[in-house]
Amino acid sequence: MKIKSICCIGAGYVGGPTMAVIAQKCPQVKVTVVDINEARINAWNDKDLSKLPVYEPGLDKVVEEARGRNLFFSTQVDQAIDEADMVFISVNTPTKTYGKGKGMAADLKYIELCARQIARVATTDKIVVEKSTLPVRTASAIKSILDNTNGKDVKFQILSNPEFLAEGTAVTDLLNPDRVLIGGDNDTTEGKEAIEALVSIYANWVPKEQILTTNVWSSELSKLTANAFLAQRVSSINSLSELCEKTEADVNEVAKAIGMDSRIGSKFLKASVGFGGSCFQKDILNLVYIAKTYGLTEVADYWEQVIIMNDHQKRRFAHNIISTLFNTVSGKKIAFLGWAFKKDTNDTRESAAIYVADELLSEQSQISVYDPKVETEQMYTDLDYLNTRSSEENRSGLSVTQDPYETCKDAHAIAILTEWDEFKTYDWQKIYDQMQKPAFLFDGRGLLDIPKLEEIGFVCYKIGSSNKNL
Ligand SMILES: NC(=O)C1=CN([C@@H]2O[C@H](COP(=O)(O)OP(=O)(O)OC[C@H]3O[C@@H](n4cnc5c(N)ncnc54)[C@H](O)[C@@H]3O)[C@@H](O)[C@H]2O)C=CC1
Ligand SMILES: O=C(O)[C@H]1O[C@H](OP(=O)(O)OP(=O)(O)OC[C@H]2O[C@@H](n3ccc(=O)[nH]c3=O)[C@H](O)[C@@H]2O)[C@H](O)[C@@H](O)[C@@H]1O
Repeated sequence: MKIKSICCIGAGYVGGPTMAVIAQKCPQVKVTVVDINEARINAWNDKDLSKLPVYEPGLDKVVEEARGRNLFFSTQVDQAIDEADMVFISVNTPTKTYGKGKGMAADLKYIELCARQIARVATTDKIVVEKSTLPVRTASAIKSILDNTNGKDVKFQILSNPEFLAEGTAVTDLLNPDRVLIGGDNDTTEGKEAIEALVSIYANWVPKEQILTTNVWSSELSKLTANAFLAQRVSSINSLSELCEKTEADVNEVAKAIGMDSRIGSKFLKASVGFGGSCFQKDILNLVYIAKTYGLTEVADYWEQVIIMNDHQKRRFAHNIISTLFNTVSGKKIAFLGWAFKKDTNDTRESAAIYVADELLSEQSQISVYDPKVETEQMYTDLDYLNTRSSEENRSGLSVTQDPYETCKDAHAIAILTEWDEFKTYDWQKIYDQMQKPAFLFDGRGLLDIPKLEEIGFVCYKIGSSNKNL
């Protein structure tokens, strides 16, 4: 079956970039990305490519090439579904904030609404592709909704095709994926044809040996497992960072030494103030919940520790600032360099900066933030969401500037919360001269040249180092 038109429901961090790359690489396929969020669709259609709703290096060039040619962004969801041979579901699957599984299970209400909308609208056979990260065996629920509510004798095939892109590197990850994973029903002719149809899309630019096909359940579970393993590495090296600080070992040296073992590998061993992002915590909590629903307590407890360690790492970073500043930050100005959950993205979901700021605001500090890409309002939204204090208190305790030197002026301490490359290029002598003394610097990302800063006169704390002079 040759795919002529694709619809993607969900124009977010995944739907947007993924479909833009598919459209760029498959000019013969019409790709329509739809969303109920009109503002988001308008931003995707903005002539000014710097206004795209998702900031990703290189995305503007991809959108510029395909948009209007065979890539379209629209709010006409029904029409796009009806015209498509293949419908990707790429809507958000947040952690439930109510009812059974609250705080752990994935909230599938958006997924179900999509499935019902596809069933209601479809008049021709469809291949439905799960791009969203879903609990293992969700495909059977989607299939039963589609088959039992369509009523127009339309045939549906369900495929799992989880996305592994990381934010900040989405375009390179999509153009050169380690693997494309497709889960489908290999036991029927229709199932095989559906798998082949999706393989042929990716085969336009991905070498066939990197397109892996498997059964649906293994594909759904592999996505959760991949994020669990990645986050586990971060929490593992972060747990060792605390031991390094006590034993005068250096976590970067340890990471380098173990990373040269090809069985361990060198990636994802960078100690930090803690992992953020919309998915690590969400997907691990979901994995824990699934294990619990099967009564697998040891499995659930094993993976839950990754989250417990991450929360500990964020908390101890904040408490270390307080204890180093003579056990009080009340009325003291603390400069935050960085708010995004990682560099090269404007995404702040679950960013460590939010939790560190929350702890310091509770100690009545005055925080001033500079981030190259995150909007001021987003920072207040992030803090208000925690519901620790009133939005007025958040706004009076935290200010935002567009100038890093302004942020650091008269500060008692600077905290590096995101590893933006530009931070390394600043005139740190100038920053030091304008700070309160002693001038403290807490590098939560192992980003800066600590010996050089100490020469200038900074009193430095670096994650995972002995920090003898503190
Ligand atoms: N953000 C990331 O880096 C990655 C996310 N994922 C997964 O992809 C999925 C989507 O994640 P994001 O793109 O980050 O979410 P997002 O929140 O940025 O985008 C989801 C979009 O879906 C739209 N939407 C929700 N229900 C809808 C409906 N019924 N009809 C039309 N539009 C609807 C929302 O308005 C929103 O714009 C999640 O399951 C996530 O776990 C997977 C890999 C990477
Ligand atoms: O499902 C998803 O949403 C995605 O989640 C992650 O991608 P992402 O969260 O965008 O970014 P990562 O590069 O994984 O970083 C996640 C967090 O871990 C932190 N991190 C990462 C690596 C490291 O060595 N140390 C470390 O602290 C980052 O600063 C960031 O806060 C996975 O890397 C993607 O494969 C996956 O598709």
